[in-house]
Amino acid sequence: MASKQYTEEEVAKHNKEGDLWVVIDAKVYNLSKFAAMHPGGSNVLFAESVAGQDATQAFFGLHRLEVLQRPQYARLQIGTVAGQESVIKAPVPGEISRVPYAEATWLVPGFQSPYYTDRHRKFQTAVRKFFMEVVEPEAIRCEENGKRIPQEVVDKMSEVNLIAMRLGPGKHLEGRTLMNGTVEPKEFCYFHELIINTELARFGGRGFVDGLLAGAVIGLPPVLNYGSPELKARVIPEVLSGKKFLALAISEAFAGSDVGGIQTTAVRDGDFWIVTGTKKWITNGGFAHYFTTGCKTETGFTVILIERDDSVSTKAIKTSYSATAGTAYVTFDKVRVPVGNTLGKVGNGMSVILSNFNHERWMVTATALSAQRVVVEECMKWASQRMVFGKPLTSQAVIRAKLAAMISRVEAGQNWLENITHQMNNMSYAEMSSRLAGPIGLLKQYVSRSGQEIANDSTQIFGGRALTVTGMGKVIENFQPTSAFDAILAGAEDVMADLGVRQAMKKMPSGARL
Ligand code: HEM
Repeated sequence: MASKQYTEEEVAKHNKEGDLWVVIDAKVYNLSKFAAMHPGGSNVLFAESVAGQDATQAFFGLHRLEVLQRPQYARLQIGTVAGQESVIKAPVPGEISRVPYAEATWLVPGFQSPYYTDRHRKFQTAVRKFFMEVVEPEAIRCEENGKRIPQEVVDKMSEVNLIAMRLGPGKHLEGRTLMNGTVEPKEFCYFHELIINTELARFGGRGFVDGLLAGAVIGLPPVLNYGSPELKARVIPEVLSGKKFLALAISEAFAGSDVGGIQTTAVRDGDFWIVTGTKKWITNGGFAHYFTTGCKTETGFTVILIERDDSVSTKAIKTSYSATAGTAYVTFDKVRVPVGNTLGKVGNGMSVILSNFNHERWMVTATALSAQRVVVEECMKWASQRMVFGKPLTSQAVIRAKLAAMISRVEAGQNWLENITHQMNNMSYAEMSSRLAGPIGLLKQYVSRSGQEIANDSTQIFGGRALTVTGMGKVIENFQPTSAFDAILAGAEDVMADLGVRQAMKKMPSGARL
């Protein structure tokens, strides 16, 4: 039916109530019955410039392309216009966007990069395809209904070992087939991990990005690096196969992330710890089976892996992003935990937590930057398709100036991030700890500050549409309040800036003078 061809003159005859056709991008739609149900009202469809006419420009000034892809609307198409060709194409899974600055330069035809090889490119295509086909449809659903990531998506992620790869290069990848063999475990580097972080943040749904097992990314490394062989043998396979979930439980209502002030206590009772206390803002806590928990012990701060049982309860915390992240308030009520679950030495919890910070901050920076690039793409498209005073929005110098500022911030962040990623690939763990804490802190604060400026600029570009949860500005609406979270997670923006400068000051040569 949709292959039938009509002339413009034929379409023009169907221009009244009960008999209404329109053309959108060379496709003919019969809206005769739909008009009465149209969410934008029926009268707008009977306007002289719309009924029986080519309404492409009017349509894309008011709707996203995805509206026409929904099955209930796609079936309104009855044919095409003879002699015309459809030019507006939906993204194909795995494909690169051709919108300028919508992709990092290494993905843009004709540009070169010193960091990535053809193997990275192959991996990137496979990861993007996987996320677009398997994860994105669920991400959109979960953002709306607040439910956690469905188990079948987790299972598919674990089949290609995405959960393991999110922890970065290392021994935990040995013997695994990664992304159907597109990368060997030995070859897997921080650029592969950067690709994963970039792709998973491209859905425009911030809650889901954290829901996508971010808890394990930040909470499992202490088990990997400090757990006893028995604990590792049991917990790591369960978490990396997606059978069990894990969360990092450090912050408290009393103390925020000031670990010196935490009140959760662990008291020895023979071969057990008795843990009592509460934790707040725990990402994935609502559905976690394990909690990598910061506790006050007799000799200082100690990290203990707590397994959920009847004496552990979690309550969802309402946040300004979707409940799919599983953000929870956790209560430990005299939980009996085997002493074998201690991670690292008793009283040495600070180094257990600190050892993971560089990686966590780098990961938060990568996902934040990817979400910002999506916003740049949204603004580039919107500013080009939105007509004001008979011209596209891009004809306004003030809009172009905002786009210039947004693009520059994202490109600067990307180049800095790739440089640091290259250092991570070429430094030992000890070198990374001593040399990169400052630069990663500075990069993170730069990217999170940029995110808030991009949120403001994009809101100005989208106007009222940036305030509505559905429709044209939905990505901006989601980004606007959540961009500020990146300034808090894994180290507050101001603290990160200060850390960067303090680390630099330590390295000032004693003889440096003006
Ligand atoms: C196949 C044809 C069409 C379909 C399936 C369709 C569908 C929709 C849907 C689903 C919405 C709600 C958007 C949202 O909140 O996400 C909407 C809103 C709207 N539509 Fe359409 N529409 C069609 C054609 C048109 C045309 C040709 C016009 C031309 C004027 C139009 C004008 C509007 C307006 C003014 C709104 C309200 C927009 C807003 O609240 O920002 N629609 N339409």
